[in-house]
Amino acid sequence: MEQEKNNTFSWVLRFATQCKGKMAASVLLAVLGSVCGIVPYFAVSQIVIQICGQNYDLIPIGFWALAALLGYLGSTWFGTVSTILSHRSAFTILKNIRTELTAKLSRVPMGYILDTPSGKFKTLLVDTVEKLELPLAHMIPELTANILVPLLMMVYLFILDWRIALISLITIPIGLVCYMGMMKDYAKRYDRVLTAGKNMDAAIVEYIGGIEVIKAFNQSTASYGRYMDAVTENEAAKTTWFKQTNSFYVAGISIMPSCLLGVLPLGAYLYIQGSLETPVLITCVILALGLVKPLIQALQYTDSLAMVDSTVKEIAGLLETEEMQRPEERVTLPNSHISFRNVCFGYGNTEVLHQISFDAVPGGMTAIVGPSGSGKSTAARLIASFWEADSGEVQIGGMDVRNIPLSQVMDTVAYVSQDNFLFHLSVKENIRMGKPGATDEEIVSAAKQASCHEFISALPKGYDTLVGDGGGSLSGGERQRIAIARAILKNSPVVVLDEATASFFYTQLCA
Ligand SMILES: Nc1ncnc2c1ncn2[C@@H]1O[C@H](COP(=O)(O)OP(=O)(O)OP(=O)(O)O)[C@@H](O)[C@H]1O
Repeated sequence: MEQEKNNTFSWVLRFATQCKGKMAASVLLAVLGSVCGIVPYFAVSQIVIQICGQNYDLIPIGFWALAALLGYLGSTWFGTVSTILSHRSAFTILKNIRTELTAKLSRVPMGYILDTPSGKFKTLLVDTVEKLELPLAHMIPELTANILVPLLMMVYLFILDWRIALISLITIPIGLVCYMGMMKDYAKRYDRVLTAGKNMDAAIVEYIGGIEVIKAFNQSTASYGRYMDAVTENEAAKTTWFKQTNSFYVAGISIMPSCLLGVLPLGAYLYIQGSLETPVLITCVILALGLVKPLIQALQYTDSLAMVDSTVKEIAGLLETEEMQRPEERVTLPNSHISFRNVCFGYGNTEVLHQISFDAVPGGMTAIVGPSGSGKSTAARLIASFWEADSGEVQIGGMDVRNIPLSQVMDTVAYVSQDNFLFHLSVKENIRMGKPGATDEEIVSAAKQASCHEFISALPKGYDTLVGDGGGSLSGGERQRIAIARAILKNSPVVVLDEATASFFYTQLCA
């Protein structure tokens, strides 16, 4: 993986299995478009040569004019189809990367997700992945075309006159020096921009999440220091990056394509000396002019090339996050007895649970009572395998949870958190998440057991009422009861209820 990450494009191609054909076709069409793109220049030079030779026959002139038109149309058509194909491929690649990232999120320890500001995941999945779209969709075909056209023209220039062809290259080393100046420490500098952007996104998500508190305490945006710091750092990082990069970039795109700087004086000198004929001089000037546009366009992608590297590193960083090591094969659990055996657990270096041992027997209800911050939720989350004990054992049915596949733990334990997050779906669909495919009758029955059937029935559209983003249109107690109905519907042998005032878990034997 590390090696693949170093080769950015081979890493990206891992996600292009379904669209490799489209990508290849896109590059091929871009090449054809490039070939067509030089036809008008060639045709115009032929017309000029003919006219300079005082041959005014309209048939060859008409032929070259038609060739120029067809070349232009062909270049546009091939270019357009190539871009359509590359866009489709880019969308598929982006979809595949996002699918793999979300699949990865479901495999990494829940603790890792809880410990990471949600804004960071949002930025990575939405914005960071999206940054690949432009380079993938445009860079591959357009860069191919914009490099190939000047190359083909250069070959033609060499055929016409090698001296003019050589002098037309004079600006390239100067342009390259500018480019190297721009790329010096680029990754480090661009990393600052990326980090500042991610921190700002995380702070914005947190600010929006906490806006109720900010309003309740009549605070202004400026009082929320983290947000202001993140926004200020984002501005500073971007300004610094722009200052350090822009002058080199502007110099590069101004100097490198200025082939006429060499072609005109040398061409004029050779013409005066009599070693260059008028038609060749005019053709060389036309071709040198034609070199400018594609070179400028190609240079505009240098920025994107460096950006792709940073973006890929960031995405690969999440994809390489260590997963919980659990067996794949399901095991046979004799019962749903929960046992803590001398469990120690800490967040970082701060130990929260010290040598905890207790049993929660099947068919019974076990309550954990303790002061706030004593570790009740932590114990509840260890049962659901959000984290693993640092020492000692958390057992289900007498077996250390580390030896039980994560999916089996998820099936065995229904965990209702303190947050009781509901999706922006109907009440019915939120409950159905406990058991995809559950009938409406099963949903109503679970709701009745969780004592929420009555208030749901009183909602404007009953079970079909949308609950609002995060369940915001319901009270905290209502959200909690819907979450409990979801857990009841799941019908897991172990139900863990992590409630704000008293965490308790309840186990029952499967029938
Ligand atoms: N993700 C985390 N990272 C670091 N420390 C944490 C994390 N979650 C909880 N803690 C700390 O661990 C300790 C135990 O937290 P826990 O939520 O388990 O307590 P609790 O008994 O459930 O509290 P409450 O009754 O208030 O919900 C607290 O000091 C808390 O600050």
